[in-house]
Amino acid sequence: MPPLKRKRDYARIIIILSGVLPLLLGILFTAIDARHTVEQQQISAANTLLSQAEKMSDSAWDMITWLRRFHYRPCNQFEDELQRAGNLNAYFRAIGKLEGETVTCSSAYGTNPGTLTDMMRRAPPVTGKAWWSLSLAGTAGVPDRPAVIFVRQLADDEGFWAIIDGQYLMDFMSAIGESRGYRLSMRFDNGAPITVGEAPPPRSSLFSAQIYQAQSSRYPISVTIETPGAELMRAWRQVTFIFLPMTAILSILLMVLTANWLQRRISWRDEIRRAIHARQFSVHYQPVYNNRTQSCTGAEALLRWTLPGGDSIRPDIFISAAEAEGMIVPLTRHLLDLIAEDVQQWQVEPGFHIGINVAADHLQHPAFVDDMLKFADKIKQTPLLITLELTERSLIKDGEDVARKLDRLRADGMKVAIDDFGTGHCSLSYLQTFALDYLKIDRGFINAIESLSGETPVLDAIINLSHKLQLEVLGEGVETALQYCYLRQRGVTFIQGYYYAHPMDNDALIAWLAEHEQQPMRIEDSDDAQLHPS
Ligand SMILES: Nc1nc2c(ncn2[C@@H]2O[C@H](COP(=O)(O)O[C@H]3[C@@H](O)[C@H](n4cnc5c(=O)[nH]c(N)nc54)O[C@@H]3COP(=O)(O)O)[C@@H](O)[C@H]2O)c(=O)[nH]1
Repeated sequence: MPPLKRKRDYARIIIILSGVLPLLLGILFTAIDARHTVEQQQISAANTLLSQAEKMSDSAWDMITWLRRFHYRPCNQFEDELQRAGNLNAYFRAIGKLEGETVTCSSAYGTNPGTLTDMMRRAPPVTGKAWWSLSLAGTAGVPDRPAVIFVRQLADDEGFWAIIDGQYLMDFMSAIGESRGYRLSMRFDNGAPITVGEAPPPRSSLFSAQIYQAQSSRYPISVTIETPGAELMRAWRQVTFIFLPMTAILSILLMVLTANWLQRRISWRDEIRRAIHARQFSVHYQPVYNNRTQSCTGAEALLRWTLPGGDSIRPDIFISAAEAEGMIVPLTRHLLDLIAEDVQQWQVEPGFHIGINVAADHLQHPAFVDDMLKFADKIKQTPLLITLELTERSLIKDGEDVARKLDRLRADGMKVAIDDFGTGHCSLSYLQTFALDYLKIDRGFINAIESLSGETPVLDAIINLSHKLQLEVLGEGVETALQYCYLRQRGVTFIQGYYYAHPMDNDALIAWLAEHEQQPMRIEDSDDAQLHPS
């Protein structure tokens, strides 16, 4: 498959993914949100149920406290009162008295209702407690309707009991659970569950049933709420209808942004590659003046990109794009080829420097040393000396490895300079990590010069530091006689900037060198006013 087609296919996949991703995330978050909403509803329903069950328990225990007035009294003495109390309190199926296991009297069954086991239709629980409660599947009188029994046993074997009819609880549970399709179940201690609602099918939809359990903090009452998958689905659909338009807008936005980004990315890479093949790049050279020899002893190579119509793209734009899109290595290799062609015609003194900007990505590239050695080999017939200019624009991560590579190239006679010194985050750490020959002071510091006798503290500090480290120092972007004289006064050996010479193409440089290479810097009469203001 042709590389461009393959790239377009990848781009299409990335754009589709960037659109699908928010949708998938939207579905996931809304599903989580639906579960959360259903859980909140379950918590609220469970709290309401427990609170109602606790109120009923309170009534039952209050009733038992009231029954204690009949302690030590035979049943036939308070039978009428018992019946009235049982009938007037709506919750109660029956209330009564116990002696051991025997129910001695009951508001519903009279004076001889049998044993506790007969009445509960199961054995009493072994709790070891003087009071207990238990949910029952039914009682002797009403076997097919649940109930809850509350028992208080006294030390002398007598006891009192109250049975609450389960119907009240079931009605209440139905009222709460019916609209949401809940299956609700309540148990008092380890008794029979009092249940309302259909058991949800194992998996009726995308969601399985959600179960929530809660316990009363006051009584041994537990509640279980099962919400069917269909209810979760309904909650999810509700949330989705609110969020779906937002997610769809986000998807479209992300797709447009991704498409734009890819378009730019692909086009910068392709454009640079195409421009290399179409030989749209050329090199301009900016002469560097040496105060010591009072002549031009070097030039910096600066890449230029001219489009077929004659327009050009600014180096800071295409260099940044090449660095960002992983094209700086092929571009620098192309630069080296172009320089190697140009310099064959140069007539310069031995040791004339050619400064080459090297990006961090290239320094860290495994082929960097080879690339530079190949370049050195190509220009070995010329008297040129290569200076590698490291910029701080991008961070050099593997400092030690780069230091080894630079040492290797220095051993081969190349020089190393830090470009734009003081503008990045790591100027000082570069001084420590790499063996250097030159330090190029950024033009921002040179611009700060205001008068010959005045102080420019940061610039002065950089110059002093270079002297202390025995590094050769170069002032960049020198545009005025004042800046030039200030730097010369403070022992800056090399000067680069429009004041001396602009960057120029190869033909112009050859002509310029023929005329100016050996000429000392000329300070024009018009510059005197600047140097000696009245
Ligand atoms: N990795 C590479 N980077 C490169 C290469 N070619 C250029 N560049 C970097 O691009 C940035 C912009 O460069 P350019 O537009 O070429 O500007 C250079 C000079 O034209 C400019 N300059 C020189 N003298 C003056 C001056 O007196 N005043 C003034 N305002 N500008 C001046 O400065 C730029 C040189 O900067 P430097 O490299 O820091 O010495 C720039 O960062 C280039 O480095 C390349 O092939 N590879």
